[in-house]
Amino acid sequence: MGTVIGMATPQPVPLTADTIRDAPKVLLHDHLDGGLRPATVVELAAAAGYDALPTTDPEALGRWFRDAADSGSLVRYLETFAHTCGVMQDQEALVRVAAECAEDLAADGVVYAEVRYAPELFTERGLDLDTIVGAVQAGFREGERRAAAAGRVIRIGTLLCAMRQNARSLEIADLAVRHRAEGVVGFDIAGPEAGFPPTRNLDAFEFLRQQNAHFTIHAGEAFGLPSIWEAIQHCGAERLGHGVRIVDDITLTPDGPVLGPLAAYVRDRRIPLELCPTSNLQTGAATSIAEHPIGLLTALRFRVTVNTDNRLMSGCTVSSEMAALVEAFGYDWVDLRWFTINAMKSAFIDFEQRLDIIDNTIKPGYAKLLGF
Ligand SMILES: O=c1[nH]cnc2c1ncn2[C@H]1C[C@H](O)[C@@H](CO)O1
Ligand SMILES: [Zn+2]
Repeated sequence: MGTVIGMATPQPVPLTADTIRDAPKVLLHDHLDGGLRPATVVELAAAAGYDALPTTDPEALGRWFRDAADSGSLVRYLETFAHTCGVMQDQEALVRVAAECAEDLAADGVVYAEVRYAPELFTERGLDLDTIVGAVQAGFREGERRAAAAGRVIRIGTLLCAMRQNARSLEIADLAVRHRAEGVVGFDIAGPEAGFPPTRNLDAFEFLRQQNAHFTIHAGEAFGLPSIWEAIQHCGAERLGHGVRIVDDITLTPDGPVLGPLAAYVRDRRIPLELCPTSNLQTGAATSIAEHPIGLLTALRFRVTVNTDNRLMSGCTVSSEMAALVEAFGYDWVDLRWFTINAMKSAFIDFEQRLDIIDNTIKPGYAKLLGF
């Protein structure tokens, strides 16, 4: 009898800030005007003569954004965007901010991202909506090229937001459809949720459906189940921006969690939740990472994805969000791969392209980390 040679036991790579950063990740919910580098805000303000910044020291400014956004209210959180939008009013600024966004996400190990912004917020100095979209797309392409030259391949899809309070959603939906061929992959509504239900924008959502276009809706962040229900059942949202308050429809009983009809529908239909844990702590939607509903929603196998929302205001990255979840819930590479594949499956690009990234980038990347 020959000697039986045992199979080596796989040795997973340890989970550290560095290894999590280098793991392939997918980001579906990130605001362009919430992700500027503080130094870029300072330089763009000087160039444009914008003199309302609270400080011109980049480090202090970064701290100011995090503190000011840490108010416990979405409405006050949103006030900080006056300064980022204030310096994004010309084409050069938009190209630069978009290019740096792609570079920063690539440096964080993000291989596919959908980045969103509201074009209507960049018209203060006379830019028209089409010029704004053209500049941002040029910036993303430039950032992808620079990232590739630095050895990091990333692809960025764009989502256009309409602001709930401005009632321009049909116009912005039309803009999104017209720029589809250039990489605008979907639409969203953002801004204050309470008092501005998704159904105010029904004409935009009907138009998008007729155009076979994709959209997500910010819902279930600062307002609860009625907002989620409208977004899905009246408007036809494919994904939920946050959606965290779907837990209001889950009852914890001695026999385990019981799902109400809306929570069951969201889980059964595999409707993706674009969860943003740190952002929720700042707006008061959750009290700590350890108590964040992402733990329960993951355990119940909702289609959970992990997102940044606003990297500047929350002082976070996708990898820092994942590291915080690893720390709070003891997640391992299998969990991080699950979040990543959930996100890639839920992206608004073609099925074949999603499959390509899953099969050729995500799965081999995590196989290595798992020690296979
Ligand atoms: O988490 C959010 N909820 C609602 N609106 C938001 C959130 N984060 C950013 N926004 C707003 C502020 C930005 O100016 C706008 C477009 O990116 O979207
Ligand atoms: Zn958001």
